[in-house]
Amino acid sequence: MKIAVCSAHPYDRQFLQEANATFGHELSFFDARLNEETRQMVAGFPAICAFVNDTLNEAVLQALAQQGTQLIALRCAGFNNVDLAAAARHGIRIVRVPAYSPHSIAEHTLALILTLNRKTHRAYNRVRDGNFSLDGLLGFELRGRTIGIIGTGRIGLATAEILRGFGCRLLAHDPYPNPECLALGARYVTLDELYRESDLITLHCPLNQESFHLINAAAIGKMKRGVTIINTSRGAVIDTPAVIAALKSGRIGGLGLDVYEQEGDLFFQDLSCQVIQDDMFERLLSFPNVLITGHQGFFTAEALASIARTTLDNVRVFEQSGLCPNEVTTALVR
Ligand SMILES: NC(=O)c1ccc[n+]([C@@H]2O[C@H](COP(=O)([O-])OP(=O)(O)OC[C@H]3O[C@@H](n4cnc5c(N)ncnc54)[C@H](O)[C@@H]3O)[C@@H](O)[C@H]2O)c1
Repeated sequence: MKIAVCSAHPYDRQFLQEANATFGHELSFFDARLNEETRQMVAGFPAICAFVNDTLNEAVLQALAQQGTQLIALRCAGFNNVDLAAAARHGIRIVRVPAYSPHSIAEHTLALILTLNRKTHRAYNRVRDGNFSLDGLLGFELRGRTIGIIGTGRIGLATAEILRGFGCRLLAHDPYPNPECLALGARYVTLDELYRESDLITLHCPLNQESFHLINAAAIGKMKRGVTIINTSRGAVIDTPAVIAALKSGRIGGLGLDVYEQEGDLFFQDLSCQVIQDDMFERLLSFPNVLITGHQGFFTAEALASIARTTLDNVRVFEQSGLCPNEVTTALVR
């Protein structure tokens, strides 16, 4: 099938081309993101391969349908950037990669936790500068700490497995408790109890109506003073101004982010020679106890190979049968 790959980086080309050796699709790569201004570049492609910051709203989907697109193959798990109702109205089917390597994101979550806690990023710079002072590098032991996990699907569970190995006490919150998480010894509690008890809270729920700005001033007000918050899910699960206020007051003692609500204007590009216009993002960067990575939780060789295989297979199955094993519909939003 003819597939337009949007937001294509060198690593996307590499892994999709390698996987395509066994599928034989006709791949065309576009560096640009898909949005209302760029939609014409993919005119005539029956399938479009999109990523997290491509815009798939009503206007874009309507235009794509008119241009002949039948299928959008997301090369990611999250689908909050797609207006699913509009896709259905315009007869465009959406498929995704529901599970590639939850361990990639779980392990990155641990990288954020350990770096933030033991301040290895700051120590690295100090030691290179001949500064061997330990002042300001004090951490805490994870063993025996209470960790609150919000969202215990694939990534939340993989994170729980690792944290259990560290000897943490696990609290969990999810409208659908996961038996495997229970088997690890996690206790499902209300959000209020999780906020009250947790030394560290890690977010692994999708972005939906219930989780939008879940971590806001009211929620933070219920947390332990000095709590650490880690977000590798989606940026808008956190209300950034509320978190900035809590960092300033010391209510939040550490913040590790792999995602950011306005990341669409920043991430996946080199802006190192430009003036960043996002003042909220710059304020976050100014805190010594904030660590931000640019949505790289998924970025392992294993995950990229698996994403490429599943994406191309989703298109193959659609082309051959019109069925989509990994189809996303409004029924999936819970
Ligand atoms: N940083 C990255 O690179 C990266 C990569 C992949 C996925 N993600 C994010 O991680 C999220 C989780 O991925 P997954 O594969 O574990 O998904 P999943 O569907 O396996 O699990 C999500 C879990 O969250 C629960 N949930 C839904 N709404 C909730 C709420 N309001 N409060 C608490 N729990 C809620 C669901 O019941 C489910 O158990 C994705 O939606 C995506 O946003 C990030």
